[in-house]
Amino acid sequence: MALQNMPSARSVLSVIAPLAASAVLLRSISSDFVPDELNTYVSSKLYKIFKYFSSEFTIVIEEFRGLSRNQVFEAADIYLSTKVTSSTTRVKLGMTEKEKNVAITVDKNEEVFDSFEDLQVKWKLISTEVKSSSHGGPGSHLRDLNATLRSEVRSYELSFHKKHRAKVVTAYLAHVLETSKAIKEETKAIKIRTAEYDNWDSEGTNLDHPMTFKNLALDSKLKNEIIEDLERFKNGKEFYRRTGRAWKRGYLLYGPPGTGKSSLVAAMANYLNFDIYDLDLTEVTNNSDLRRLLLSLSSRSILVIEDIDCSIKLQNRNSKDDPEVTKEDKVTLSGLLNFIDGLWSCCGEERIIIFTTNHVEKLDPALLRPGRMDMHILMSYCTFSAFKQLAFNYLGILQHPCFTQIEDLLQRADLTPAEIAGELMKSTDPEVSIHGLLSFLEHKVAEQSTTKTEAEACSVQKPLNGLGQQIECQSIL
Ligand SMILES: Nc1ncnc2c1ncn2[C@@H]1O[C@H](COP(=O)(O)OP(=O)(O)OP(=O)(O)O)[C@@H](O)[C@H]1O
Ligand SMILES: [Mg+2]
Repeated sequence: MALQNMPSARSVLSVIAPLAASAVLLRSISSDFVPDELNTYVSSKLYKIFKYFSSEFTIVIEEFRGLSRNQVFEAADIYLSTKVTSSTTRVKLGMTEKEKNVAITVDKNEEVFDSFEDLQVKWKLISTEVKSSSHGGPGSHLRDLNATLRSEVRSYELSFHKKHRAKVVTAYLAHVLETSKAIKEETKAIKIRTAEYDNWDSEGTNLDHPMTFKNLALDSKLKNEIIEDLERFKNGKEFYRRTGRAWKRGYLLYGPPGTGKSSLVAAMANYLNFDIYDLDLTEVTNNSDLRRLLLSLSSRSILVIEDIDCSIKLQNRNSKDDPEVTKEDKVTLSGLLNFIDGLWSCCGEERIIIFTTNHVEKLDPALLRPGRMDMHILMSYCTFSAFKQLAFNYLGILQHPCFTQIEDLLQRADLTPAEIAGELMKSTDPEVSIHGLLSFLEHKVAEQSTTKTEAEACSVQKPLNGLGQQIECQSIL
């Protein structure tokens, strides 16, 4: 509109002042005497006139676009929950099955202020009651449908100085979307999914596993190394992009049953807040199903293949004389390696893959080759350091006069954290529990030293594999 055609501020004010006064009057008597339609019409006209002279600009973000939920509204809802301050007088509180914490959201008509760089903005949640009888006008069929589904129509009003229009639309709203996504990831309940034929079960089950790095009994040096590695991975987006590497990390967890391999997987998932995809290779028919499953993994997830040594008879891809290698009717090692090295490297991001095994010596060397799995973690028998963690978890004690004796016995017997935990659980009284554990350890030391002597008499020397773990004793009897 040309400037010279605009009315002067004085002349407009002289018109709108009485109008505003009548609007106030109208509002005060409207509920009884003035039809709603007229009331709304006058208010909106006045609002437009005031807005014309205001430096304020407002963006309206409605909750729904047609029948789908507006993602920007959803993002604002989450984002604003972090902006509730002492000046806020009313909030809403709730929790769904998908969340692990109570969520706070802004209540209607509550103003929430935010700043971003040099921007100052104001948010307000507007809620209008829907009358199911509303007809006519463009999109009325949708409104009617919405009305039958909801009793109110909600929208956020985002107001700021109009000179910042471009910055709000680009930078600020991007910041809101990004922050809300991060909050959502942080607060979502972790899901565990299993494969059904060539598809992941879409609903998943809430993991709710209480294992964390705080209560995992593991040598503290190793535990810190794992945590640091996960931290580097989590914050490594820029590093992986700069170096041209896929943003993924592979861990091989090996050790006897009951040493905490599955517990470590749960602790990792809880630490990163990643969903777990638990893949049983025996359930996968062939390489193309495997590929489909692996390509449909979501980002920020952990793929776990337990007992990789015995879950499938994986064929070595270099094995020339085995015709199974090239056949597409089964899952092969090459199919899996193609994913780790090839396709997986370029699809999706922030992925972790974990193999677990009780028998690392049975694994194909192709899986153990340096660079394939980034970290090989030995989950060993219970050390004294791990025992102290278990004693704290189960009995709440940090010290006991019998600890020195227990330390000595643990060095002489191979006992898993699961076995120690089982003993500690027998009584809640630390005295009873610790003394029960002592007799159990003494018994095990005696039992194992007898077995050891017998085994030494009948076995060949135990060879060491590349990872320094002893290969099982092969009896020659
Ligand atoms: N390192 C540990 N720290 C704390 N608890 C442990 C640890 N290891 C084992 N446990 C206890 O023993 C139980 C079994 O452990 P877990 O399933 O993690 O062992 P695993 O190594 O995965 O065994 P498997 O090889 O049979 O799968 C756990 O539920 C936990 O209660
Ligand atoms: Mg396990």
